[in-house]
Amino acid sequence: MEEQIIQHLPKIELHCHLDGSVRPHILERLAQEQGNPLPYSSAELASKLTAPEDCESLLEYLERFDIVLPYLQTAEAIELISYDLIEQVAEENVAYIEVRFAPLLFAHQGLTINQIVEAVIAGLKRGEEVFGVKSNALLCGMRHHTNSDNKAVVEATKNYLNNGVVGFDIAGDEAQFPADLYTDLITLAKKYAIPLTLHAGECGCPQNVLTSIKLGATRVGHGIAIAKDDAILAECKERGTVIEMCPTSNFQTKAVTKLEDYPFKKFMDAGLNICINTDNRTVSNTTLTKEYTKLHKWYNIDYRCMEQLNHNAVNGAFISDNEKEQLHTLLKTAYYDYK
Ligand SMILES: O=c1[nH]cnc2c1ncn2[C@@H]1O[C@H](CO)[C@@H](O)[C@H]1O
Ligand SMILES: [Zn+2]
Repeated sequence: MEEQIIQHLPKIELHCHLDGSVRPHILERLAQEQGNPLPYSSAELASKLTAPEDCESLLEYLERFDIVLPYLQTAEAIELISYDLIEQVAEENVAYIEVRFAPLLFAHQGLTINQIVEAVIAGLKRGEEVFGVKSNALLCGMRHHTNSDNKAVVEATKNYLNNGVVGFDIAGDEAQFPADLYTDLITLAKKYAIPLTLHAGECGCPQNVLTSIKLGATRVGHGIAIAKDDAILAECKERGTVIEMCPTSNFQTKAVTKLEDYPFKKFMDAGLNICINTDNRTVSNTTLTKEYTKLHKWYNIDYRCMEQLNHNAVNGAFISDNEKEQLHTLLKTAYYDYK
């Protein structure tokens, strides 16, 4: 199967970080406009923004975000990277994407959460007008932030719910900050009927997945550690939890180290609702096309399987039944004869 054909298949993405998907040339443009030169040449920049293959941990992977964040502190910059992300995904025929970001990481120079959220929504909307890709935003609390800061993000999610924002996530270093530290925060989000997708099971601990789904997450980011615990895997299956797998990222962060340990097949065979995502297009140097191409090489998955993975993503999306129906129909009618 050709990568070019995979590129043309309609796709849905539920797990993509805005700040991890800033293209190097866009960052250079921001640096120039803001009069704040980057410490790297154009030739060096892409590799500095990408996590290395021999990255040791999620924590090391997350260090890549330090380069880009200083340039994302104005509404104009935030609007531009949001628009540019839609341009990127349009190139590979993504029909719907949920874009996540932590507003407080863009608030270091005085922007309010509302200004930040509105800048993202404006960029996504402009992207939809130009490229026709539908999208919504997810707001992330950060594990290392204070409870009151994270509460402010939950409140913002509530205020913008179904007006450009459709859910809440908690991101950051899972190894140091397990899920049960956030029980009150997640309970508050549940009280507001906010849909939840939480990073969990990325750092080897299946218990974080169990805690997250028991607190009300209908989706989990990564979830790789479920492979180690049959009871928790069964619980996810029973609940129909959507597992947002991000293959390239999962190897970089050392969620897995060997291909034979990657649980894609195991999760498929167990009937889990898995879907495929990039996590971070720049930091992981990837696209959905590359992720599906990898899965095709590793497991020989065919177009029908890819279509199913995209239907799973639609089922997990935080959108109305009517919108889901339209996306299911799009996927079904886009049958692509690749033989
Ligand atoms: O795979 C991941 N696991 C946990 N946190 C992540 C991952 N990728 C990105 N972020 C974190 O989420 C923040 C908001 O977008 C990013 O700044 C990064 O710190
Ligand atoms: Zn992520």
